[in-house]
Amino acid sequence: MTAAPAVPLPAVSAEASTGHLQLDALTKQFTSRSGTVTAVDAVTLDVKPGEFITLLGPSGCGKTTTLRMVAGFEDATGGRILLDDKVIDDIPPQRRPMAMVFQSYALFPHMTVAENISYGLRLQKRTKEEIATSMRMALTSMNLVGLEERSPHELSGGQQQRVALARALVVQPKVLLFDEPLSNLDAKLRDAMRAEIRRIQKMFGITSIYVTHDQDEAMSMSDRIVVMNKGKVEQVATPGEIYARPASVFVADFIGRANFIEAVPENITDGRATVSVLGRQMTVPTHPKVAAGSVGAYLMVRPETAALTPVTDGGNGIGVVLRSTFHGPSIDYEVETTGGTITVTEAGRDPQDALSEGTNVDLAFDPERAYLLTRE
Ligand SMILES: Nc1ncnc2c1ncn2[C@@H]1O[C@H](COP(=O)(O)OP(=O)(O)OP(=O)(O)O)[C@@H](O)[C@H]1O
Repeated sequence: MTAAPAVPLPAVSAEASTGHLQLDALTKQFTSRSGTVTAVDAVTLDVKPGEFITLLGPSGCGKTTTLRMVAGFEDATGGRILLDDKVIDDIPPQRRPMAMVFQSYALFPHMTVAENISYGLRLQKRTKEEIATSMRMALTSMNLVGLEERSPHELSGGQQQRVALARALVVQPKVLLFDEPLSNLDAKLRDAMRAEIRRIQKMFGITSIYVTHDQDEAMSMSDRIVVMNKGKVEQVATPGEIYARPASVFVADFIGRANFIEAVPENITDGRATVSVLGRQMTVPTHPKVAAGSVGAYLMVRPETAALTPVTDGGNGIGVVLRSTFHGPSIDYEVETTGGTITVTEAGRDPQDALSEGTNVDLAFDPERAYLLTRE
């Protein structure tokens, strides 16, 4: 798919289409004969106008239920939802100024592209002229000109998803909701659509909540990510913060790859701890929850922040290469050390020069890019 050209848009003021969304201790319990499940557990979140927020987490952590409560498809059992400082809990879904884009596209199969896109406008009883102007804007901005009279089944998956996005945009919602919208597309198209969705969202400045279990998608698209686990929010932060300064072992493990090396912090001053790791003393940045002398602290070391050097002259290194795996742009090494097996990712080494299994190695990593945290 080629990216749609940036087109001048008719007067859609960002202010008019941008909402301030707040979730206040939002809770959902499902009760059935087999018991009660707390799907969403007191989630509090402040989504700024124009912000793109992603709910990320493993299957069953409560992402979709949260989104469905915001849309009004599901009633909360506790807490409140506010849009522009007004509680909207009692407003039915069709009267909330929001639009949702689904994984399944949810296009009307018997309607043309043009009819699908204009459906919401016709429901709103807009004039013919208004509908024509909004349609032109949506078709152009979503690169759909020429496909107006096609049926959904005559379109590719990517085109169908662009129609779904155009249909959501034309009604000028204050909040756009996305429920895993790219899961049905192949990897290459998914990449192109990520960029496309973000471009459109920024152009219109629409507050957006995006649900995915794909961490790469969340990292590449979001202003901020909400990492959820078992119905609760584990961390809300920018992609960079989440990656470099995860709030827990769960977050660090869920986002990217990480080694966790047990370490006992000796003293902590100004968010930095002295630790002894693999027989070496170092000072590392530390999560505020870690207390001096606490057991159960782990030093997170991302594989790409570590480097190996072979130990020649018969000396003892810090570990031994157990396995190497060639990935094209990089090589992963698993190294057995006294602190457990550590993965190191090296980019740029000629595969011919890959360290062989059994090589004695020294391991170095930048302490500033490591992070001391706890399991909770
Ligand atoms: N209608 C329902 N009745 C009972 N339990 C439900 C219902 N909908 C969801 N749940 C439960 O609530 C929890 C959260 O589900 P939810 O679909 O929100 O998770 P999710 O993070 O979106 O997962 P996935 O990525 O698999 O879609 C799960 O334990 C799920 O089984």
